[in-house]
Amino acid sequence: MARTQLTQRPSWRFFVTMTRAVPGLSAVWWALLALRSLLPAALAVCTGWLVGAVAAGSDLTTPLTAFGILFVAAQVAPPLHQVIGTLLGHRLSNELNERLLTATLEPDGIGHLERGDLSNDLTTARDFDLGMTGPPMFINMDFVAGSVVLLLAGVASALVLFGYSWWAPLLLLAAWGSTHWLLRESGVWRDRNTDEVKSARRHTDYAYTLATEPAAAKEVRLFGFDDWLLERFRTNRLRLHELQYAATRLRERSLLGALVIVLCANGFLLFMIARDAYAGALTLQQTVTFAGAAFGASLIAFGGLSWAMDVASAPVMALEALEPEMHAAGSLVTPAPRPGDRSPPPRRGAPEIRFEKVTFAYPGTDRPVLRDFDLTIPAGSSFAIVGINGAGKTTIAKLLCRLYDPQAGAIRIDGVDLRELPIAQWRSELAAVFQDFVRYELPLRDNVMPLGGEDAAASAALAAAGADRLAGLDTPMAKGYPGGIDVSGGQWQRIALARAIAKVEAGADVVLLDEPTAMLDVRGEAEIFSRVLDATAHATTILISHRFSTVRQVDHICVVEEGRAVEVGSHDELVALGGRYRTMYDVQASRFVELDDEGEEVVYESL
Ligand SMILES: Nc1ncnc2c1ncn2[C@@H]1O[C@H](COP(=O)(O)OP(=O)(O)OP(=O)(O)O)[C@@H](O)[C@H]1O
Repeated sequence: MARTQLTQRPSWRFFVTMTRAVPGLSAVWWALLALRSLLPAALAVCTGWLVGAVAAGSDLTTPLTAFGILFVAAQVAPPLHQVIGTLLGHRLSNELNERLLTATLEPDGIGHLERGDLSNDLTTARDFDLGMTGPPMFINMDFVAGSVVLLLAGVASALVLFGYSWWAPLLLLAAWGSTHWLLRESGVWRDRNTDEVKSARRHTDYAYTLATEPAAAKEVRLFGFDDWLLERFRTNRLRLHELQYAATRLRERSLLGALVIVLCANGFLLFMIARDAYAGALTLQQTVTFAGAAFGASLIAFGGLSWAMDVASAPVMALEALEPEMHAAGSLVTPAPRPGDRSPPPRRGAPEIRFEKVTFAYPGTDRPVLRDFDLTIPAGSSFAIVGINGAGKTTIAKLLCRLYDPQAGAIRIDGVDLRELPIAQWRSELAAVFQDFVRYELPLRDNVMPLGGEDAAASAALAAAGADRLAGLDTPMAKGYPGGIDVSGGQWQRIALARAIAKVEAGADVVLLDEPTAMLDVRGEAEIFSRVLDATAHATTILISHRFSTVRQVDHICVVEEGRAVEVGSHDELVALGGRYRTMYDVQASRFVELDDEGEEVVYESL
């Protein structure tokens, strides 16, 4: 029981993680730590030896040499230890960062990145090296080393006193140990994870990020958020300081109690040593050695160990809590094969996609977004899904990408349950443009073909998306890089479309487009979408859109309402039906006016 608790303690977990992660460097670090810890006790013994030799008039060569060696070691070991600790800190940070990346990237699903209860540990494990809540790891290694050395050096000095009597080391260990324990209460911010602290930290970080990131710069100025942000940052930061101060300020009572205990213990021991020296029971050498050892034992006093260990072990503990939780929350369950099951045959060509009584609620919620959702998307067709905001359209796309699995029902690809298809293979067959597609800070070529490919293919995909004259393929797509540029929202959307088209050309036969033209101008939109349809003609294409000028171009349309498919048919069929689709279409199809390149009004009668 006691053993289990010890091995679960943050300091234990920290040292085990460090030693496992960087064994060679850790061994050198531990060796130097042991050397530094023994030095004060060794110096006390050596000083006694030297003084004894002087008093006895004997040859001083050996004790002086020993003293010299210890002296040099005492000068050299700390800076060397600091250098090794810095290297070790950097390597350990890398290791922890890599473990976090693995924990976030390893699960096939994305549920683990949306769990609110994991966000606190995630922040600790991700941001520990930024210096917001304590020194970065490479600096903290020096605090850890220093405070462990003090503690062990004190213990080693106390052990020298066994040469005097059995009770002396025990007395000093108990006295300084209790001081350590009493004062520890003042130095460590134990309740740093209360709701109030978490909330103040989150508000502080949010205000800080909002004020310093370009994305929010326009709105912050337009809505006059600047003073509000500053105030919010100041107030919450101040609250954090107050909470930290209250938790870690020196406790007068503890201090007084500690002083009384160590004064009594040391006074008694030194009195006994002096008495024995007068009585001739101790030689001069012994007296000097034991008095030196008694002073050395004082190193056990507070020394900041708890604080240093608390900061150093926080990311390790957060990571160890996260790893299993993220794995469980993000993993997708592939059903165990039943007896007689054969692995699905390799698929070829654009598939039929069928949703069969699919019911799905997001993890941590009990409201199903899709309820007994049935839909068949014919092989090689173009298919649009429409519906009001929040109807569940993007959720259908996420399920199709297998970012989540439904709680009931199944999605069948050419009749095979999606959960039975090898996930990497399925995703390689899918080309998608999401509503919140990523703008990679990479050259244009990598934005179109992140996994590489022929320049000609990238250029052809850009041309198909109407983005061939944007920039050279080598141009970095972010202003922060030499020669880098940024482009408009609509131009970015064309690049994202080019990425999907390039994947189709490379063999993907399912295309998923979630609001792919929302940022394009009206004429650009219609033109680009028909080009995309041409480029993806052999694939099963699923379009999610609120733009009926785009939607009407596809073969089949489904209206989703409250998680169910309420109307399915072609544009003409649904208009003739006069139901939900017709209503939405009519609202959008009323006349609207746009200015052309010369500033002339162009009136559109219908979409
Ligand atoms: N990660 C999530 N966790 C919990 N609920 C979510 C999550 N994502 C979406 N929802 C909820 O699921 C419902 C459907 O969302 P979804 O994004 O599928 O709608 P949508 O039809 O695509 O809407 P829009 O037209 O606005 O894009 C909404 O009520 C939304 O609040």
